[in-house]
Amino acid sequence: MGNLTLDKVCKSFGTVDVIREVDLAVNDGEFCVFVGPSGCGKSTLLRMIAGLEDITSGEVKIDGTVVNTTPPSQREIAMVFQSYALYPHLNVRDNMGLGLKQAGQPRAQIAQTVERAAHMLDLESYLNRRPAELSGGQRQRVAIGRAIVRKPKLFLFDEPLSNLDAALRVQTRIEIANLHRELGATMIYVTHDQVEAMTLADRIVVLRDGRIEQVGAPMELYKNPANEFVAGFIGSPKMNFLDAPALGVAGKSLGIRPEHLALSRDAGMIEGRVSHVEQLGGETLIYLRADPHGLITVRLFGEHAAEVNDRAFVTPDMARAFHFGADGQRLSM
Ligand SMILES: Nc1ncnc2c1ncn2[C@@H]1O[C@H](COP(=O)(O)OP(=O)(O)OP(=O)(O)O)[C@@H](O)[C@H]1O
Repeated sequence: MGNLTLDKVCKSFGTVDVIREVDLAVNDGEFCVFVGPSGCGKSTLLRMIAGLEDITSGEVKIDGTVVNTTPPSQREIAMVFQSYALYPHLNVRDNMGLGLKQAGQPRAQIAQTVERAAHMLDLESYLNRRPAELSGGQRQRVAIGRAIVRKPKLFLFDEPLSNLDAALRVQTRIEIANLHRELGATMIYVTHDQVEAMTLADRIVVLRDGRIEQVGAPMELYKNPANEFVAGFIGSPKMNFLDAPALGVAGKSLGIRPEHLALSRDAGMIEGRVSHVEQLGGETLIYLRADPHGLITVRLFGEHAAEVNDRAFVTPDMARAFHFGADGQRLSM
């Protein structure tokens, strides 16, 4: 078991309110990802769940029990940070088993648990190495292994992959997804990375300024954002927000994703000039300057022969566009 409930949770540092009345229920076995701009309170909220930060008001419950004053070591949680914090003088086996040793578990049982975790994480051939003899990705897997062996009720991850290079990040992300499937454990994961959020989460929690803007399955947020903020935050490259009055459509802005714009040399709804082109191999991003809309991003599959300063037209697929009012809220159309 490992469900988590946040009930009107608040945190202030002095007079600054950093977390404001957050309500959230994370189900047993769920993978829940916190996203939001820098400084919105993701790490603070995670640290409050872990017990590393006091709760100003409200309640944090794990499996129905209020843990507000329970010390971190007794919350049955495991935390994995971006810095691995491994003991340099201990080998992988001892780093992974240390927590169990300190808890007084018999040696044979520790060995068995560590072997099983090492097998899951593909670390079997590294058990006798020290951290300095491992790559960054391997070290992060050891840190994850150390968390697994404790069989916690909740796994808390704070940007665990941000120190890894792109290829390792993909590999480790897939491993974390597999691990979640195998363990069926409850995981709460903070990230800046769109792809991690979209691919790992059962549900994404979008935070802004200490408040929850929207909670939902990744594709639910992508297809049905509640407001302009969530629409702009979920999806990469970011959604375009066009000037609705200039287009003669309802609302203040018309949200359209870069993949839902058609580009033409000859005709279309909006005329502009190509200001930049990014050929990414499998896709091409074209940035078009078009007043009064500003810079419009168009995403095309495959290669595209556009040149800077070319005149071009774009046309939104209106069936996939979103209308937002002056207050940023979605208008129902
Ligand atoms: N110990 C502290 N004292 C005062 N203010 C703090 C403290 N810790 C965090 N803050 C403030 O609380 C806010 C939330 O910080 P937090 O680290 O939770 O944000 P975050 O969303 O995790 O940001 P990032 O994505 O940049 O890591 C920030 O404005 C930060 O300056």
